[in-house]
Amino acid sequence: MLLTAEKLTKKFGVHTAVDQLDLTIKDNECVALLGPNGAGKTTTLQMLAGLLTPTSGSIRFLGKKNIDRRFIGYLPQYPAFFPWMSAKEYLQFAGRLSGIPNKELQGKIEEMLSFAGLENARNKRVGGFSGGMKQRLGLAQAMIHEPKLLILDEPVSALDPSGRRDVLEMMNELKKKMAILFSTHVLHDAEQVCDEIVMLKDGKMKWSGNLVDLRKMQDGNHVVLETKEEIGHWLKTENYVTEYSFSSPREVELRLRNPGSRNRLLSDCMEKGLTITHFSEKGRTLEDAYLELMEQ
Ligand SMILES: Nc1ncnc2c1ncn2[C@@H]1O[C@H](COP(=O)(O)OP(=O)(O)OP(=O)(O)O)[C@@H](O)[C@H]1O
Repeated sequence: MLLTAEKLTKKFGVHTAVDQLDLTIKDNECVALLGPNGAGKTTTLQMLAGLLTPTSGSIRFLGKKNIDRRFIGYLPQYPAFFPWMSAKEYLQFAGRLSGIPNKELQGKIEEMLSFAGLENARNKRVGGFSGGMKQRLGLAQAMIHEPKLLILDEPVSALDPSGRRDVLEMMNELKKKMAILFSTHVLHDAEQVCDEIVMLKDGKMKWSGNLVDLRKMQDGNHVVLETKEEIGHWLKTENYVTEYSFSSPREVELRLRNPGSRNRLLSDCMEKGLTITHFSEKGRTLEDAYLELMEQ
């Protein structure tokens, strides 16, 4: 295991921001910390990055109790850039801070500028960069020293759709080389890149598992069927239909007994000479499953 946190807790005065959180990250795993504003995501990430001392609980990183920051890359939610620096100077600064030897640094900077798509902006001042460019530079800064774990706090939340896509694509590339832990309040962003999801609310873990597990919580047994001809009343005798209601003689909403019932329904329709013009799921979406878990 790359990182194991047990009963991680952080209190600010009487307020418990993170409450007995257990979390594990394997090598090259991408984990999304998903939760609404104030859930405790930033506080958790800062503790795991070694920037904030937990009130109680333990963290083991690379088998040791002390977090070795050389192996961690961190991108804060609101990175503080020096606006007068150029992209190249900024990476030079970040690379020196991470202790990259001078003879390797120039090569690394070129590699990062190209990875972040900022070759043409290398000598431009960061102050004039768009939000997307800044975020790509921030990501380049966080990974210049090839950490084993990259911690990203809401890396795409402030970006427009194209900036979002660029950063998510970079993350998809990076996860081949290192573990990534990132926070977001958008399930869709988590779905794009991560393997594991940890849902957090009021500092507590609400649910954790992978996307396959979460998808299982969608309700695929609630379907809508529309046909060219009138459907008729044979559905009431089929034991794979548990409920149904007609919105018109040609359209019916059904609750099926299990996912296998779909095939039976469709083949029965064909047998009865019905032409299917529409068939879709009307169940819970992934977003519904997420919201339901959060409200529990
Ligand atoms: N330094 C601090 N002092 C006091 N309270 C704090 C401090 N930092 C965070 N908190 C509180 O702890 C809770 C969790 O905050 P945190 O920033 O970790 O949440 P978050 O999930 O990252 O939220 P957001 O998405 O809004 O950034 C909030 O109620 C916040 O007000």
